[in-house]
Amino acid sequence: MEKILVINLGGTSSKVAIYFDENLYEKKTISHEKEELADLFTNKEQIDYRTKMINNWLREIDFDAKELTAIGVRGGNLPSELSKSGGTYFIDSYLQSLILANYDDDGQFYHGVVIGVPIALNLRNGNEKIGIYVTDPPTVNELEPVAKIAGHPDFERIPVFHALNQRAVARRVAKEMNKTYEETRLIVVHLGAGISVGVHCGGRVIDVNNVTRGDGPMAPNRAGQLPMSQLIEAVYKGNCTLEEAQLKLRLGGGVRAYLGTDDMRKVEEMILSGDEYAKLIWEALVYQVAKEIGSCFTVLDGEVDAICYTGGMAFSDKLITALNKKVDKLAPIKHYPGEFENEGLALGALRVIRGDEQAVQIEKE
Ligand SMILES: Nc1ncnc2c1ncn2[C@@H]1O[C@H](COP(=O)(O)OP(=O)(O)O)[C@@H](O)[C@H]1O
Ligand SMILES: CCCC(=O)OP(=O)(O)O
Repeated sequence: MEKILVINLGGTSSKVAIYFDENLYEKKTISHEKEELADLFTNKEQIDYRTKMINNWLREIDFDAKELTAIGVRGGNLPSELSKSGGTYFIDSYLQSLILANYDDDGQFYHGVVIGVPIALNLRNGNEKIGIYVTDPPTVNELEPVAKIAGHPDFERIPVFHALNQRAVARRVAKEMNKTYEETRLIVVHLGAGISVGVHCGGRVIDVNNVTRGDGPMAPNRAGQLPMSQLIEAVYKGNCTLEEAQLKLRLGGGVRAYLGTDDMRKVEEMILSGDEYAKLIWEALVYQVAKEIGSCFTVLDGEVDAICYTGGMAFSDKLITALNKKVDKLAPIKHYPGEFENEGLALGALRVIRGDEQAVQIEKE
């Protein structure tokens, strides 16, 4: 029997689980208050904190990490130019060195997905029999050439998105429609701490926004696209440093910046208690997500099998009703609240361990 630990570090939570083959054995979701993570400024601080947290959980459930066959990690910080397709990547010593070279221990913490592999290395503690696998990393780049064009030759559109959950949901929808994933034309909307809206066509994600670099709709703790010239001026005039500007785009932006929280349940309570400003910000988020869905509709020439909602915020009836009002005339709506990431990581690793699927091959330089 294969024993697989999965590590899924999100913008507002850390999710961990153990699978015995396909079956879930134990799981835990730890929600992080913004204050709790606020002082963990560097990658190293975050790695130490979250490694300790996972080790504490393993002790709590009386599970010895030495028993593991594999660790499945969401993210992995794989360089974008190497993640040219979806699938499972086996983190051998070559990929490990590229991943570790891809960021700096003392550098500013960026997002939980960046630090999964160093944490897995800590947990396996030198025991290389425990393989490390990354399935559908956020950097998967299957954009059509036309979608890569940014508007100036010095720049290129590079996606970073919830590839793991988006593809897991897309496969479910395809199955429900008695089609293969490759045969479907879908718009998948992941409503998490960041929001990604992906166009799935022919088994690839041919267009999607970058949820970490100021692109697409605003989200609970992501700015999405900002007025570019204002941002350049703010940095140039010294109103903010490059790091502060980057922070405005990712974990410090969006609803959190306007309302002081990225918990959308709290925002809904604020609205219920009559907070007009909270209502305006919430409506702006809905407006921007709907507009992004509309633009994805045009990418598929208006031929869309389904629009699929997923992620934590998709649990909100209020949000789904408001979105539907704007987009449900475009295509049938499918609804998969939460995420299927833990399962996706466990099954992805298992397929490769069993030889049912080959790990994605990397061209080594
Ligand atoms: N029932 C709910 N109603 C409204 N928002 C919710 C609900 N459950 C979770 N959320 C919101 O979903 C977001 C987190 O989504 P999630 O997909 O879990 O992202 P992450 O993994 O980054 O934490 C948070 O803003 C959270 O407040
Ligand atoms: C795709 C990068 C990961 C991400 O943005 O996840 P959250 O929305 O869970 O923070």
